[in-house]
Amino acid sequence: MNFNSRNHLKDFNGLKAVASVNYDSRSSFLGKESTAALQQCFIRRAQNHTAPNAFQVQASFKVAILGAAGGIGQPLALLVKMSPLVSDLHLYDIANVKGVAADLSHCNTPSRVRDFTGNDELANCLKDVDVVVIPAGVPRKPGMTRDDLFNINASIVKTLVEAVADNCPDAFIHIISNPVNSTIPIAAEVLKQKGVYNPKKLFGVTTLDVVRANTFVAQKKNLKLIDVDVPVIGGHAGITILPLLSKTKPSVTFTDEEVHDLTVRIQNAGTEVVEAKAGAGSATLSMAYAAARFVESSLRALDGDSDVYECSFVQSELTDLPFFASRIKLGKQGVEAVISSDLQGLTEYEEKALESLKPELRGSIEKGVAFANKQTVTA
Ligand SMILES: NC(=O)c1ccc[n+]([C@@H]2O[C@H](COP(=O)([O-])OP(=O)(O)OC[C@H]3O[C@@H](n4cnc5c(N)ncnc54)[C@H](O)[C@@H]3O)[C@@H](O)[C@H]2O)c1
Ligand SMILES: O=C(O)C[C@H](O)C(=O)O
Repeated sequence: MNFNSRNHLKDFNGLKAVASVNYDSRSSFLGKESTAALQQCFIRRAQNHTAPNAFQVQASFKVAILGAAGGIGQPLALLVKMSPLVSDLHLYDIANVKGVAADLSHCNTPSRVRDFTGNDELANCLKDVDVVVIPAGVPRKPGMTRDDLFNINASIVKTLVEAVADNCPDAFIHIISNPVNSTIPIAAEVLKQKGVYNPKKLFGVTTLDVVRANTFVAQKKNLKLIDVDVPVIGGHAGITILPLLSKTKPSVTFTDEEVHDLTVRIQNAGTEVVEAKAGAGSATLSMAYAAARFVESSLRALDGDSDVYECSFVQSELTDLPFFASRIKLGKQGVEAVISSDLQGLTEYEEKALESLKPELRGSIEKGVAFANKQTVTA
């Protein structure tokens, strides 16, 4: 299939044909369109940077970033500011967000940037927002697990999701804050308590695992990076991150040793960055890139694109676990379908790894659920 237009970019500076990439089967590719659309967007901007009104395109969605002054929040805000689909970009943080917004607002891209800080302004930040992205929280230092962040980040996520429930219950909610395996169940419980839980609109952001898998596989097998797509399932911590290398597109064969080495590298990639940063935090730039891709995919789905696929940690019936990361089809109402075919015909290695990850993932999910409900009882 030759795919050569995106609705929202059709009128972009009079140019058509944004992602002119050849697809044998678009449905078998994950995120390729978003990546291509974003890349083309940047190319267009670069080509037209002298024309002040070059980027007046359909821009109608409101995006809020909670934790916008942080290591992820700032580059993510910049990337979202580049999106032709965004009309309003709301930046919220408990500190230093005014300067970030002032700085960003000078970019001559269509969206209006506003800053919000403190509890009093959170409601205004969230009003009428279509997509809320939450990277608020503390990052790991060397020697820590993501679960070690639970005590601080669980409360942060709970408070922020309560505000989302009160002010924009219909928004897509993207949660980046770790431990994702627990913060998504916390968010689900909070939304249930508020009577506004829509499982189709709550997403744990696992896009970085896919981005890493694609990069490492392309490097290892000397493939053109833009073509590579590896679904990553399970959760977002250690062995719960399970790349399905047997489902790599384009089809490629791996030795047992390659499968093992790549799987372990993808599972430990977050730790690789934490150690390299030596106490200065965890992945921020690659995470911002991955989160921007997930935002762009969500906006395309909201805009009516009927062919948007990403991996995400969502409520799921794919396994016996209540939440599970897998490929999903995104639509205007959120998760339109959970793609079950990826779990069929797994290799023995993948089957074993899938069974091994379940106890840890179940424990993290239950920990989140218990936290949200305990807080309610004692509140
Ligand atoms: N899902 C993933 O793949 C992934 C990848 C990388 C990092 N993370 C996680 O993302 C989180 C943020 O990482 P970072 O590097 O940006 O950290 P950071 O410390 O640089 O930034 C966090 C920001 O959150 C803000 N914040 C704290 N409490 C807040 C509150 N109640 N309301 C609003 N803002 C608040 C802080 O002021 C800060 O600006 C961490 O938990 C990290 O583990 C997840
Ligand atoms: O590793 C971390 O703590 C941050 C994030 O979850 C990552 O995968 O990079």
